[in-house]
Amino acid sequence: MITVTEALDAIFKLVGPLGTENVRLAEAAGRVLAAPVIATRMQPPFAASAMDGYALNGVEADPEAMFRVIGESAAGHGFDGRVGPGECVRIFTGAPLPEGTNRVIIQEDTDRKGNLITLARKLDKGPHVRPAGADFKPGDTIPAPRVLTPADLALAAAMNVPNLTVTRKPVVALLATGDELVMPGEAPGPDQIIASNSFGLKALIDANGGHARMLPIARDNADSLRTAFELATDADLIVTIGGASVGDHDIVADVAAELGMDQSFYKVLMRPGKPLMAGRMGDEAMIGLPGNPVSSMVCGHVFLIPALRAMLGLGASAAPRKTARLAHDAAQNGQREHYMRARVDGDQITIFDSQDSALLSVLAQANALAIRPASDPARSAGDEIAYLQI
Ligand SMILES: Nc1nc2c(c(=O)[nH]1)N[C@H]1C(S)=C(S)[C@@H](COP(=O)(O)OP(=O)(O)OC[C@H]3O[C@@H](n4cnc5c(N)ncnc54)[C@H](O)[C@@H]3O)O[C@H]1N2
Ligand code: MOO
Repeated sequence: MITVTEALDAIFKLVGPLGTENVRLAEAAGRVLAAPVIATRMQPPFAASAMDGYALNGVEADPEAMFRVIGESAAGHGFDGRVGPGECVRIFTGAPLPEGTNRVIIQEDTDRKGNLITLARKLDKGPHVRPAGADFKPGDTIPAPRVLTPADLALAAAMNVPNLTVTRKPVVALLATGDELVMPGEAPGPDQIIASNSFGLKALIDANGGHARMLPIARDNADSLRTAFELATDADLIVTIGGASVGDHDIVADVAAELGMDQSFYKVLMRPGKPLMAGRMGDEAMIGLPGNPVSSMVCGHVFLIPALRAMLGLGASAAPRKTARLAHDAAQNGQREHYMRARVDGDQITIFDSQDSALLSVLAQANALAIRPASDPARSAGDEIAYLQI
């Protein structure tokens, strides 16, 4: 059996950055920027007022000095003339500073009578002016690759770039297998359960930049599985769920091999998730997840999300690990790296007692997967251990 690191490296050999497409700003949130955004203008394009008040020449701004108001500069409607000694212009936030001015006195510090203002006895330092290009200049960039945040999109809009080049979303075909499965909302027979894994995995994939497509459930026979695989040929990645172990009905590996799957590995030294497999099927990468609900989700965090990030051009790296202090003693670990459902509060981590890989209710209470390395000795309360945030 290979280690988690070796398995992840093998998966990185199966996937690589996808092509790009252009999307409008309004559709770009959360997408991965593939080419830098380059500003085509300066912001602000002129020295602009940061306050509502009066624009004047700062050297004249003595306490209680008087000025004649000769016009107005509003956002979108500047003042055309020049401001001379003893003169000022009524100005509003965002408006261009008129020629001859370099300071704005906030209106609270003025007393206006007709066309005359008198400055207050105490004035703040000001100058309440945003210099031209203070935010960005032509040629300034938003670097790629990066996951586009709301702030990035506001900045790209201000830069007057209406379309962005992003990495195509990886299409992931989710193929659940098993005679026991029916879809949520259907009436299960006495020996049946509800297919749950595809829903958790779809959420995980979609939240991490992919587009998950759920295929019809394949039954535990070769014909049904073959038909389902054929529906997945347009995907970048096929993810099967279940049928991966050694039972008589676990036929995913056999059918995939018959369809030409070139297997990279089968079985990983981890818990849960041991019967994981991966390989290449034609143009597509294929990852076979174990059926136990928690095993499939743990493999989603440990392998699928990093694979998606690699396809999105965000680099080939393992899920980031954090550390916290154990809130209790923990027994020594076995020979497989163990990903244990846990709860992190502040800098403390509490590992749940029940770790059966069928228990989704325990996964739903967890916000972390505590990682116990293979053969890790017993640990004491207060020891630092690694975890994945989930
Ligand atoms: N003799 C051995 N038996 C098992 C071994 C082993 O090494 N030797 N490994 C165990 C481990 S570890 C795992 S994990 C499971 C993996 O089994 P499969 O990948 O073949 O999965 P299934 O048998 O199809 O299903 C297991 C379990 O999960 C339920 N399941 C499957 N798909 C779904 C789904 N989409 N939604 C909800 N639940 C699902 C299924 O009903 C089973 O209860 O094998 C162990 N056995
Ligand atoms: O490895 Mo299985 O995934 O322990 O439950």
